[in-house]
Amino acid sequence: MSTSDTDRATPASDTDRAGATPAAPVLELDNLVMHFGPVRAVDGVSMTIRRGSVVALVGESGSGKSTVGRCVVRLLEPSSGTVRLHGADISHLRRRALRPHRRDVSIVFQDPAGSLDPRLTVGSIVSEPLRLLRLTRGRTERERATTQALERVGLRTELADRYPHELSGGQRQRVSLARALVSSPSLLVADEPTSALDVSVQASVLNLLTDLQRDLGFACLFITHNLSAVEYLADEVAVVYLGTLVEHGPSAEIFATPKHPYTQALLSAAPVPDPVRQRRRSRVVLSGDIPSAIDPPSGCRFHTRCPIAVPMCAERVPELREVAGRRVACHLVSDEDEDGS
Ligand SMILES: Nc1ncnc2c1ncn2[C@@H]1O[C@H](COP(=O)(O)OP(=O)(O)OP(=O)(O)O)[C@@H](O)[C@H]1O
Repeated sequence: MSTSDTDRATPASDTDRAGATPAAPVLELDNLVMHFGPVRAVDGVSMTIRRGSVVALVGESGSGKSTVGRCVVRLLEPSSGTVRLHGADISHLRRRALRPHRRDVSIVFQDPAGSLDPRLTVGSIVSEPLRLLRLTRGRTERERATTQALERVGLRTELADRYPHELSGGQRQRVSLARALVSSPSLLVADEPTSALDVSVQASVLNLLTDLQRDLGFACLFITHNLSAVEYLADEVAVVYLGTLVEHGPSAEIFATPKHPYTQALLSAAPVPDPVRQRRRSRVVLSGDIPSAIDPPSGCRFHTRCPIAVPMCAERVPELREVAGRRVACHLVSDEDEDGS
């Protein structure tokens, strides 16, 4: 490619999706570790999320997904490792030093009823970040931004005077989204944003999130235990098991040919609309529960439940290596393994 091609002004999203020039990193995690006393919730996670891209963080309950999300938005201070936002190390910043970064990263939680202050009106909830982060000048500007944020998530502006308990679950989650996006963050952490909602409204909230992401172009760390929900939403999938990454790469490749036995197991448990793919897919059934994060298994943490484990798996920790266009941590996936067999 010539220099002039590289320099040509192309809309960021086109360039990013075509993979011509990698977009700038928004978030970089480098060997992130979060221990709660003896509980090794997150044990060395490294990944990059680039501008405008959606990365799904998947894995069973207790694998450390929410803990990663909370470290990213600095609700938690990591035990070690680094969290970089637009290149700035925010891992250990204190309240005041964090403030300039707060507008850049937001989080939406699973349970909107628990995460919205019941004493505040919808309008105050949505406008609070503008006030706290001093992003608007004066009340009129704040009200205009709040109205716009409510309209963007499909809520009537009259709802601004209501309280959270007067709204439905779906409406409350829309309020959470409006609040999270009112500061125009470049990264949104969505922690199981639909799993506490009625099945009937889950799809509409997921569609809204997808539309907002496309329109506003923020990067997204989408935390979920439901792999099938992310196939069309995520550009990349990162699979965690007991606090470590086992596979990470482009969604299309991971869904077509999952390499790690744990990814294969998660995928074989998820229904696929395409019967041909469903038949081709290897069936791996997970037995037992995820082991305790207090005393994780030696070697490969997955070896106690892995259907293809060999003695070496209990002894040596597998490195996260580049294989077939993604990163995989498994001794038994070979470098030549390109066909998904
Ligand atoms: N504040 C805390 N104190 C002690 N242990 C914690 C704390 N928060 C999380 N843990 C433990 O850390 C581990 C990872 O929890 P985490 O909530 O991050 O997992 P998860 O993959 O998000 O699960 P879920 O899908 O159930 O939310 C679990 O063993 C959990 O019990």
